[in-house]
Amino acid sequence: KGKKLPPGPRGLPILGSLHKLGANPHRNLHQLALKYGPVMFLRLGFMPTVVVSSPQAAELFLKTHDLVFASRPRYQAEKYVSWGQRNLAFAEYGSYWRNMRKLCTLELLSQTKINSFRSMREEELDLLIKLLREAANAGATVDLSAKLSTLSADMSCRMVLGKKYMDQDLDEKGFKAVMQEAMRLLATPNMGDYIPYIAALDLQGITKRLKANHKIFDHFFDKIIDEHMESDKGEDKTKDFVDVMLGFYGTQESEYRIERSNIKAILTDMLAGSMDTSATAIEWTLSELLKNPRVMKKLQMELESVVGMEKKVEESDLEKLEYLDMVIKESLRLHPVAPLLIPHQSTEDCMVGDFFIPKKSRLIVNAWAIMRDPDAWIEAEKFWPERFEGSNIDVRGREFELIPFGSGRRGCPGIQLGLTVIRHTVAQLVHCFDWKLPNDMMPDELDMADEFGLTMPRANHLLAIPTYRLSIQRGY
Ligand code: HEM
Repeated sequence: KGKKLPPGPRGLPILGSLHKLGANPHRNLHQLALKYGPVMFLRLGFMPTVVVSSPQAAELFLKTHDLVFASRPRYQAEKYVSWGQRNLAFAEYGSYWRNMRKLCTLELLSQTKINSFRSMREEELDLLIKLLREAANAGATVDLSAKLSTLSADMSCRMVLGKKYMDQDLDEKGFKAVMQEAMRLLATPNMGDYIPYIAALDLQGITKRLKANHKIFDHFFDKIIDEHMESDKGEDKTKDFVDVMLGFYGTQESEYRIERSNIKAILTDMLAGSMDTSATAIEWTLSELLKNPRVMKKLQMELESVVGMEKKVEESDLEKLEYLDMVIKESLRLHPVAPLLIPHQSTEDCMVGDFFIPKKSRLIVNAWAIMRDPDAWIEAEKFWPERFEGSNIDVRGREFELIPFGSGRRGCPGIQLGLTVIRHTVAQLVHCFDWKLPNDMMPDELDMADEFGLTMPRANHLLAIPTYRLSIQRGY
């Protein structure tokens, strides 16, 4: 009594407001927020849910009350994708999550560790440039979306597992198909998560398919772990993530013993965290550059003056490329890889401003809506990197109008790695090639439809024709 919930739609019996979410939940929730406000309360099935849609509201939940909202809701899928909540991304807030987060931040995603994979990343990027040069010589159209997805998968596999995995390497369906199936299953809303009474019936067959997918991965990771245990570790070999995690095998990380299942769960986090995210961000940045030739030209001029036409871009050049930084910020603003972040959950009853938020409420932060909020951004829908000129706003979650990596305790721990890969790949592709759209398509005709999922890539692949533009004679 006297405790006021935030405003929101009443919803139907049992379903609540689930029926209001279609193929584009970020847009559906934004529409509802326009009616009910930036802090909105609704039921999704039986799950009490708060949806936050303005920078000020995001700050209240992700900074002022961060500790209360730092947990994650339970999912039917967790038994299979996170070996029973042993990963980081879905773990409940508590000492296990804290220990694993510390381990990942210090041992896997530190600046030193990221730097140790620099030459590997350069090798993979060089392979892509070589392929694109061949296409340029032949005047061929390139499926950039597909190429970027392969680049990102290859970089991730080498960093996490120690080598690239080809299609025949995981089950007869192939590595990418099995991985994509896992991502698709995770992205499909499972009614059992919202209406627990029907979970056991598995009406959509999702749990059954997850189980089958899990079996393949479990076997695959066992094989990789065995191979790593048997292999001879030369002192000068760069340790991949399996090597690092095996260093903790059987040890007590504070009160937790690191077993195979913990290692498999963390490896899954690292693969899922690094594969599609960077590829999606690069795909969108290149799309915006193709749509905005003025910005493309200005970025090429920056590269020409900082790097020069006789050299390819090195990772060490990146910090000097200020316009590149603005271009990528602007692209992440308009096309967040994770438009609703990952849902959080509250651990206790809490008053946020005047509103009462009950314990175990889900928190959805609509980063997509926040980063297009017309009260926070001038001409919010326009791709205009110059808006960041002379501003301190960065993407690390300190300013709540720009939160593509989230913010606070649950903010992305892979931000440095993600940004390095995005910056270097965009810079190299734009420095080495001029790009045009196929079939004499004009820049403003390029469609920018997105497809909501675990990440939010383009709905249609980005196709473009490269022309080589550097004056390096050999190598590139
Ligand atoms: C373009 C690149 C990336 C973007 C845009 C991105 C974005 C995000 C977002 C929005 C979240 C959720 C934050 C929240 O719930 O509040 C997240 C969490 C996470 N990300 Fe990333 N990410 C990227 C790259 C990476 C990379 C390279 C890795 C690791 C190799 C990674 C690993 C993770 C993990 C483990 C979590 C869960 C953290 C936790 O629950 O404590 N991400 N990321």
